[in-house]
Amino acid sequence: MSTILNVRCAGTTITRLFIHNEKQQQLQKCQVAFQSTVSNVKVENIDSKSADVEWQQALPYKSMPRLTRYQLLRGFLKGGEFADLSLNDFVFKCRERLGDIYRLPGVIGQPDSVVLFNVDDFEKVYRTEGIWPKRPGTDALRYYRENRKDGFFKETMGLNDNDEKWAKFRHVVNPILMQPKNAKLYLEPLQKVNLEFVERIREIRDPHTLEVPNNFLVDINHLAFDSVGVVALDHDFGLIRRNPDLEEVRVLCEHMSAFLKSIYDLGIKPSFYKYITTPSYRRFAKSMDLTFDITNHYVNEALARLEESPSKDGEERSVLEKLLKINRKTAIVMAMDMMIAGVDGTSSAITAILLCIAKNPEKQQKLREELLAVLPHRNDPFTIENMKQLPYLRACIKEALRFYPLAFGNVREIGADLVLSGYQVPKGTGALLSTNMLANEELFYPRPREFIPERWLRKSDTTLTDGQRLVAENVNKFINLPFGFGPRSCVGRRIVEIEMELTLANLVRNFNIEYNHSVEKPFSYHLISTPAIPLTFKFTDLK
Ligand code: HEM
Repeated sequence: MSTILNVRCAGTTITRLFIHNEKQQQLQKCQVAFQSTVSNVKVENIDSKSADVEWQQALPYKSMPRLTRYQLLRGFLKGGEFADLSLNDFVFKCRERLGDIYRLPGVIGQPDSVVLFNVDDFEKVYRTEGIWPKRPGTDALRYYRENRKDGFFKETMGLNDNDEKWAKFRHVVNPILMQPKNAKLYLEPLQKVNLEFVERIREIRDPHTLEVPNNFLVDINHLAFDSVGVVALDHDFGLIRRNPDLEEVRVLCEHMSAFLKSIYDLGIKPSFYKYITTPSYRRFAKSMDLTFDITNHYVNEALARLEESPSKDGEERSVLEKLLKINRKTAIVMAMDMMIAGVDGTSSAITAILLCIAKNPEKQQKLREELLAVLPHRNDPFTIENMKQLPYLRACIKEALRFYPLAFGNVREIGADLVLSGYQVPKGTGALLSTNMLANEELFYPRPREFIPERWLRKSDTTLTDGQRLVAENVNKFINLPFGFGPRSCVGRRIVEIEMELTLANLVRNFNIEYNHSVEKPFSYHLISTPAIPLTFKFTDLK
């Protein structure tokens, strides 16, 4: 017998929990726990025989096209066919061979995974992910935190936890990081960082060609680091102009990326690290030790500063101060997670946006006109209110993230027994959802290799008719999810959206931006995209 729970908030169904062969008692437990973490939510119970019938009629899991354990292990060994492939290339290579759904067998104690390229399957997985969605792949960080000798993470592993512990932590940090009203806490510091970036460009560009040097990516990385740092650590590192060579930060930058790298190397590829300490795990643990020491140091510094001069009106002045009000450990763990999860992605996203805007001068001009209409003078300050009046700015960013997706998609542990593309897939199986890659397919977004921000405008913001908006009828919200989906989606989304909007808006209102070089293969992909060409943009001052 299967059961479907409809979770409704303010009269709208926000998620459907489909539970196959679960005891009623467990359902009730889950219902109570969920209602205790989210207010104003009702859980409806709908018994469904049709789900049972679908399951009975589906093909057995074992008959799904797959790689064998041997093929997988051999393929990733040195010289093997997958050894040097990025995650993107690996899943696409297997798709060509095996089709739109296939199995990757679990090796070395890992559960099986299925790789999905079918939109209906994405929807089913997300709709049934449950109230505590699990994102596999980050086991190495959990393992590191569980095994730290000082037991620092004993009480909480932050958002790297799972189940109820994750939900509790997320419930506490969500209002601070996600509520639009808190954006005022970081708008000003982020704008300060962005103005420094504009000045930096003026300083480093060649006076004759007006192009910035080959290694401009370093400056974009500094912008990303300063932006996340000013929010997460309440500290203006000044990497962009004042302290570009800060040794401690250089080390931190180098090591922070290890977390994202570990998701593929230790989370998806076969690895023995839980049985013997492999060299890649040793490198990862060293990076996490360093990241821990440095972040811990800066949070303590912020704490001392705040104790020395508490705000007079009792209102917290920063995200970190709000987190510290909860407790010190929450603040440190969250700050650390923001740094390791946020900096690299922000840097690649800004690069993607700049390449798109530089290669599409008409769209750039249209954006400039929108900015001038709302902020007529170049130094008019951005406010939360006037930023709401810039739909074309947001559409440019959304289209750039579709055009150059940061990651192939997302991962989930399947929350219930499900029928996917006609196959039975048991609960607990890992799923790789290629949501973002499909956003580059003609079937869903006509003229996919053209940068057309107009796709994303509401009818009221565009003169284009439905037919011209270049979003196919069969597209649904489960394709193109740069920030993931549901309760486990990106907790830094609000912060990074403001950061990307400020960066693009400041650059477009100060400069004409060009990129007069080839943009063939501008990114390499490991787990997420990394710029792989010299970013010699030309920045010409506007009159
Ligand atoms: C353009 C830049 C960024 C992109 C595209 C991005 C994307 C994502 C995605 C796809 C996820 C997984 C969501 C899911 O499983 O449904 C995620 C999770 C997360 N992101 Fe971001 N992110 C970005 C920037 C940031 C920043 C700046 C921060 C911190 C300030 C951040 C912090 C996090 C954290 C902590 C999680 C884990 C959330 C959880 O498991 O509850 N991200 N992000």
